[in-house]
Amino acid sequence: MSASSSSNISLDEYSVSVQNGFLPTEPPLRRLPDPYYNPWEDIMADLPALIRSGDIRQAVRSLPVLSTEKLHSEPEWRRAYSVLAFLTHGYIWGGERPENRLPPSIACPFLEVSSYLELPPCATYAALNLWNFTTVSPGQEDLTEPDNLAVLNSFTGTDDERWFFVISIAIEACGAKVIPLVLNAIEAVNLHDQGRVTQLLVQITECLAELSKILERMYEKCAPAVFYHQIRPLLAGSKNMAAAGLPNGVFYDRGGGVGEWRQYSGGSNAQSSLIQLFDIALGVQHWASGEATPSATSPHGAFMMEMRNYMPGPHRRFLEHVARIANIRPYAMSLPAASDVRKAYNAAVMMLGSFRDKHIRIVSRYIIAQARQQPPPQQQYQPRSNEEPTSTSALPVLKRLNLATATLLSQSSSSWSSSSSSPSSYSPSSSFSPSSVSSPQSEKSPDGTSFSSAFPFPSSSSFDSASSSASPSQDQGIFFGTGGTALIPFLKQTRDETKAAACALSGLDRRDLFVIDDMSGLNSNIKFARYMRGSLPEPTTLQRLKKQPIKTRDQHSILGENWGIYGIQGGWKENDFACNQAILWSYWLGPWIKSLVGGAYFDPTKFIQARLRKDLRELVMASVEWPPHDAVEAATEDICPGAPGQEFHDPRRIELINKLEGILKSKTDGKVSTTLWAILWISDVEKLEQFVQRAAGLDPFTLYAFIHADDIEKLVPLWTQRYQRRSSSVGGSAPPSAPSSRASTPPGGLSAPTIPPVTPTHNLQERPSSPENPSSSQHPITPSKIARVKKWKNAAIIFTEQKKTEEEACCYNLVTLTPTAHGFWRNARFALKPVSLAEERKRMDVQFFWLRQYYQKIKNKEVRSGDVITLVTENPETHPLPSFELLEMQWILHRVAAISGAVDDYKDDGFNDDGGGDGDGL
Ligand code: HEM
Ligand SMILES: N[C@@H](CC(=O)c1ccccc1NC=O)C(=O)O
Repeated sequence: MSASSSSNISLDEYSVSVQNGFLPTEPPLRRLPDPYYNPWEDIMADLPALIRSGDIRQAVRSLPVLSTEKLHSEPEWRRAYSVLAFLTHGYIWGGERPENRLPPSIACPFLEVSSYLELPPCATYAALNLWNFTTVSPGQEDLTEPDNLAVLNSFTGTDDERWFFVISIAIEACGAKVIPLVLNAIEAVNLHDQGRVTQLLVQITECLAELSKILERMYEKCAPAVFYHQIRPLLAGSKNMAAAGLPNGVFYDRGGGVGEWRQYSGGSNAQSSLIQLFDIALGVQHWASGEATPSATSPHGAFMMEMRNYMPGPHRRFLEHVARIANIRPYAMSLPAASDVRKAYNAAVMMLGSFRDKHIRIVSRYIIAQARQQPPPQQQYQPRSNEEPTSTSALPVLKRLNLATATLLSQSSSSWSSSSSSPSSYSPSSSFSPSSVSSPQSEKSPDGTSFSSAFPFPSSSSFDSASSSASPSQDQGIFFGTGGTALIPFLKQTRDETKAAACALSGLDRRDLFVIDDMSGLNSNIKFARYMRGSLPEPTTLQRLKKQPIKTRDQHSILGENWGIYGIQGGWKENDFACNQAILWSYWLGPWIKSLVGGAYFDPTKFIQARLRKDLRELVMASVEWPPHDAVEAATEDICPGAPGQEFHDPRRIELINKLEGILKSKTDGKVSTTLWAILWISDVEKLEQFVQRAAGLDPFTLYAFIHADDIEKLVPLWTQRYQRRSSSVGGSAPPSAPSSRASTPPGGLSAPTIPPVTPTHNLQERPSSPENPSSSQHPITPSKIARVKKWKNAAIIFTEQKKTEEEACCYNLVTLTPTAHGFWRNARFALKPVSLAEERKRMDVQFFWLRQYYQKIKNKEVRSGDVITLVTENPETHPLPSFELLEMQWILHRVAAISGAVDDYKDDGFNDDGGGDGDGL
């Protein structure tokens, strides 16, 4: 399968090749062929010396304003772009203080060239890396070996700088092979070829491992001090650079009094299409905004998205294309956790995470550690005589003001911010129009970072470890990357977001719960498909499905995000995943979808047709509303009202338990099982009171029998083991025919969220109370009041044609969980507390609680303790919400399971459930 055939795309069209990836196939030009451009080339050749001597600005100012008309081939435009980018940054940063006006001799041609190449007029990764390399000697053309590579343009002429750039170039060259791997894997998913998908994922992982090796070679020949003090200042952009002396960005002077202020991010590997390709292919979603203190308005993943605008137009479009067809993650998640595909997928994602770990270590050494050391003397900045240091504290004698010295400056002066106005807030723009340039605001910048806080000096703790817990608060400092991000927090978040995609590990995000977005959608669909294969729905059910009104995004998205069960319709327009979902849906649902949509289902390209879209939307029955998360830390079990664990602080309960302890100690050995212990702590307090009273009146023998009754010991195994018995008739999938009004709910996640198959546990059934004969009665230690248990029983037991007796009856009402969420659920890692049911059973609030501190923090998208999730249905008859009563029962039993620790006997957080298995619900 060739790369181009795999998805019918022409890589050429995207300026991408199987051979070189995002590097050009033709070697970059060493010089513009037309001597007309000699003035540029001559300065370029001498740039390091001109910067060193301080003559660069004069040299640039003396340049004529050259036309771009003599640029012909693509390589010529690229060469011009790279040269002008170097001259621009040399001009801006190549003096004691940055220069904020770019003369027409550079501004005019640079604006034209960059607009032709669909790039911003600054030193992007394309200018510095992609189009700035050559091989050293004719025999050694392997671009994946950094030793074979040299750069064409350089700011410093040092070998450190060469190395800094060529490491990325070698990574690009080595990563080229991933392009066909990704495209072929996408195709293999479409063909449902699990073996091939696995094989390709393994190859992607191997490729990532090779890239990591090259990355680590950075240490070989690029000295951190040289990078930090000599190279990095020249890479800085004009955005967020108030501290370094560019409060308003740079004025691009077109001559004749015309021009405009612009602010651009500096160079960064975040502008590499290769690394973003991995994210896209593997379905890694980034939420990091890049800002130090993300505001409610900062779009998720803003920085990475913004960086796409710093990539050459065709590369940007290539990524957009791959994002549209990407399907690997949802496919992997649709398969059992133990499947080869899923394992290979997780391995790939973790390898990408490990690449990012290594990168964080590099950043720690090359930036953070350097910033903490004393600067070499020649880097010190001496304020000019006409400059008024605004702080009374003594300033060090500094020579230069730039990205390196700005960090140091802030250490000793707390108020440079008031002399240099702050930058405009980080404001991602979707085009190359300059970011809005706010009028100088000396007190406070819009992003709240004054100079001093933007570049503080870290006080302690080593950053020199990917796992270090460096954070602004701990280290009293936020560093900024040349790209403008809050550096360490940003990189860590990006790394964590990567690893979180391997969701069999230890995280749960909103996508994992009740979701028809990626994996859960598939999961439900598989179930649905299995069911459908057995028996197609009657026409009436179909009609009901089709009639179900579809809500608009706004109607049911508090967040403006669509991580709900309505993933398909909500995310359709803006979420490429949704399209892929739909494509995969079509495979799973096969004939039935075909009957709905008329044959288009097997053709992914035709799949995105309005008609089909509409039909698919109509499959979505209910919605889930998520609460917004602000930047405030997640509520913990301790502080969240109504959270589990609050019982531990209830004085009445404590008193009763103390009393009971006294009774037990006086009459028995005083020991209780962990299950009973858990029950006592979470039981209805009235029930507890009753029990303590009874215990006080019982003789030691009967009391002992009570305490160690089988019923208690069986409670958790019975509750949790129902998952293990899923394949049995009771715990199985929804019944194939509709036994009651509820049965018209289609099975699986295509319906309103429903609750699980429940085998009514006999030990919870209400029985005549007879303390003298505990084994034949409702056990007095049953955690809840009798009336409540009655309600549960009524809600749980559904009699069907096949199952006429109470013992055989079952509840087929399911809440669909993803495999990940199901793994968490099965191990009692979280519980859902039913909070309220309103509007004629059309809306239900349930509150999510972690039962342990057991999740990764991923800002904004994680499921947090205390989250109130609203389940909504249009029609409670045909598509009922989960049973409030049963959720209540589960809430109690699940906490008993968690608190008792007994569930750990079944511990397998490896999520080796069968993913799409029957009864894969709560
Ligand atoms: C001394 C070497 C390097 C340093 C100091 C460094 C520093 C940084 C910093 C500070 C950022 C945050 C963006 C910003 O605000 O600028 C960043 C982003 C990034 N860097 Fe590097 N970098 C180095 C080399 C590399 C290399 C060789 C790669 C190769 C692929 C790389 C890949 C990335 C990527 C992909 C991002 C975007 C964030 C992400 O995807 O996780 N960096 N880098
Ligand atoms: N963002 C980095 C600089 C950086 O990594 C970089 C800058 C320009 C071109 C390429 C870069 N990265 C790796 O080659 C920094 O803040 O120092």
